[in-house]
Amino acid sequence: MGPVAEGARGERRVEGSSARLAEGVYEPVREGLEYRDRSVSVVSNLKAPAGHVARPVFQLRGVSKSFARRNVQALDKVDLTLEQGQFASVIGASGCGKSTLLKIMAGLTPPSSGSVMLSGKPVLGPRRDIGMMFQQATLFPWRTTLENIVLPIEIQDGKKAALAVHDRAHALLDLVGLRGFDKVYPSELSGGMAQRAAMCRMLIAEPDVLLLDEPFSALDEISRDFMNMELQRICLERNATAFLVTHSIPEAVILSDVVYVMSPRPGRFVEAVQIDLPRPRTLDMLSDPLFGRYTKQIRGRLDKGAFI
Ligand SMILES: Nc1ncnc2c1ncn2[C@@H]1O[C@H](COP(=O)(O)OP(=O)(O)OP(=O)(O)O)[C@@H](O)[C@H]1O
Repeated sequence: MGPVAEGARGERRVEGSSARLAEGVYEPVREGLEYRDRSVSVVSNLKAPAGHVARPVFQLRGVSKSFARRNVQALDKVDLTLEQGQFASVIGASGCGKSTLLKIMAGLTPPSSGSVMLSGKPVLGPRRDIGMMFQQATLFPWRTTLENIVLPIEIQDGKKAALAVHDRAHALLDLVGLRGFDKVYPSELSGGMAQRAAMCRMLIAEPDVLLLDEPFSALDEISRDFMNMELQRICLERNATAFLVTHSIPEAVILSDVVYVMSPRPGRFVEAVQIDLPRPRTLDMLSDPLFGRYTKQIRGRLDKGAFI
């Protein structure tokens, strides 16, 4: 374990190694860069930038989920705080409950117990300030790219409202490099282009929080790297808060401010690894020794079965 320093407000600061923090709740204790939790080991040697004020936007407390029909407990008392502009990832074995957690955060499925709050209000169903993206683009084949992008607005507010956001949709198409593809049907798009269109659809309602369930895992490595860098750029530009489910340790590390390691089912967080790499991240960082250290540490935790 690395040296433990006493912070200005008396909190423990763990330098450069893993350590169990004191009993407490999952709250930012020092400008959002360190956390206390009953069960999570935190690795952090981050210093809060001057003037940085933590603003928690997403808060989960004691979230558990059981599927009674199959007698499966998917999640066990998950606590999570996401700050405005923070990018967090969750990584864990197949079936440990990552997608279930994301669906609960999105209001698509209710927790069996615990609370989910976004911007001070409980998440009780799908919300406009939450955008989601999945592994498959799931564009409707009979609608053009543009018509797919404005669909969430059309469903919520009608055709007139959808027409009113066409300019915004064109700006998003520009943003993701799809200018000129507005009238094209999904069958004419490559997998990467379809995911870029799905990204526009996620962004059309200008959500504050992006929930991402392996959005680029079906893409080849080059497209995936490119899309991840695009995702980072969009998040930084909009100061969006993002939560990513992934099976890729390098992807989690290159994108995230913090990577949560989840235990096998029932899923709970067993480690939160703060990623102290500067932003914007670049693909060159994949060969940075610090990057290698983080991936090794996360892999080691997963190899242990992510049990505590
Ligand atoms: N609607 C459901 N009804 C019953 N069981 C479910 C349901 N959804 C998920 N489960 C179960 O909950 C557990 C967690 O599933 P989940 O999809 O969240 O895992 P995951 O970590 O996302 O897996 P993967 O990495 O393979 O995508 C699994 O055992 C799964 O079978």
